Order: sequence, then structure tokens, then C-alpha cells
Amino acid sequence: MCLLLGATGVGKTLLLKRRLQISLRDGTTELGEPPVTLPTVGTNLTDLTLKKKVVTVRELGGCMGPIWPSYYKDCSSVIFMVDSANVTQISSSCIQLLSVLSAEHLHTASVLVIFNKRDLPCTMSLIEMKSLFRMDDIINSAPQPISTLELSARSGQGLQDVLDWLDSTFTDR
Ligand SMILES: Nc1nc2c(ncn2[C@@H]2O[C@H](COP(=O)(O)OP(=O)(O)OP(=O)(O)O)[C@@H](O)[C@H]2O)c(=O)[nH]1
Ligand SMILES: [Mg+2]
Repeated sequence: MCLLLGATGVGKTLLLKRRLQISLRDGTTELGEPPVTLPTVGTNLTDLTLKKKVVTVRELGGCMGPIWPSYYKDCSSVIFMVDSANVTQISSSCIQLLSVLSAEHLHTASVLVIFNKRDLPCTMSLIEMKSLFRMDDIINSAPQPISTLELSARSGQGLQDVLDWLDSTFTDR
């Protein structure tokens, strides 16, 4: 089981919908306009078919933040998503990420931090976002292996890297 976490509106549901679209189209054609998403109130379970496995991803709505920890058991990997175009959310996202990393049940989980919405003109670069998050310090002090990626769930750019990360994470186990 992989948990998909992040503040409300960062693009978690769109990421899952895009992935399902790609698997239906065999990854060959343009994705087109993004499907409509509504804020996730509760959780959203999606089975993703990877190269070697089917992995269940559980999105937890951003509005569920206070009860995220009740889903941490039995989870082997975590994707934490950030909206790179929303500067007002950076500090709260950083605190949320630190709290996820310090959760006892997640100490052995593999973690991917995704900086989403790279298609927007106001988005900060990966280097800027990592520096604002002090990502190098976080990576050095956290018990988990942490990877970072840039994504546009809207255009699909970077989506293959997310799938490759999931593939390698679930193949190694
Ligand atoms: N431009 C742009 N918009 C995006 C991107 N990803 C998501 N969005 C938009 O952001 C809004 C929120 O996306 P959701 O996927 O519903 O966000 P969420 O993280 O699931 O939010 P909660 O379920 O409330 O936690 C929607 O209007 C999406 O179309 C992106 O990469 N680029
Ligand atoms: Mg959602």
C-alpha cells in the first residue's frame, strides 16, 4: 500500500486520474484537458498497474490532515505532494512533511516528495522549492530514503518518473 498525502488542492486526485487515463490509452496520445476533480473528503483508493505489480494507492484528502496518522500502519511507501505554485502553503506543507517523516509507523517507508504544477508560470523551480524546504537537511536527518521529483499532473510531464519510482520501490520489496 502506498499513501498519497499533501495539502488540499495540490493535485493528488488529478495525479491518480491522469495515471488511469494513461493506462487506458497505453501512454501514446496527448492527455488533453484535465478531468474535473473535487476536494477529497475521506480517502480515495486506486489500483495502479505497474510493470511488474499492481499497487494500491490510498489518497488521503488534505482536509483529513488531523487524522492522516490513523492510516500510517501497513504502509510501505509514501508520496507527499506539494503545490509549487502556492507560496502561502509552503511552511504548512513543510511542517506536515516533517510530521509524516517522524511518524513511527512510517520509519521504514520509502518516501517520494513531488513538487507539482510545474506547468504554471508562477511555479518555483525545483531548486528553489528544495531550498525553501531545506530538503537536504530533511533528507540527511530523516530515517527514510527520500526522493524528490517535479511533476505537472495537468500536462502529464514527469508522470513517468513517478511511475518508475513506484516500480522500483515495489520491486525492491
Ligand atoms: N495547472 C495545474 N493545475 C493542477 C495540477 N494538478 C492539479 N491541478 C488542479 O488543482 C486543483 C486541485 O486538484 P486535486 O487533484 O483535486 O487536489 P487534491 O490534492 O486531490 O486536493 P484534496 O483532495 O482536497 O486534498 C484542480 O483544479 C486541478 O485541476 C497541475 O499540475 N497543474
Ligand atoms: Mg483529492
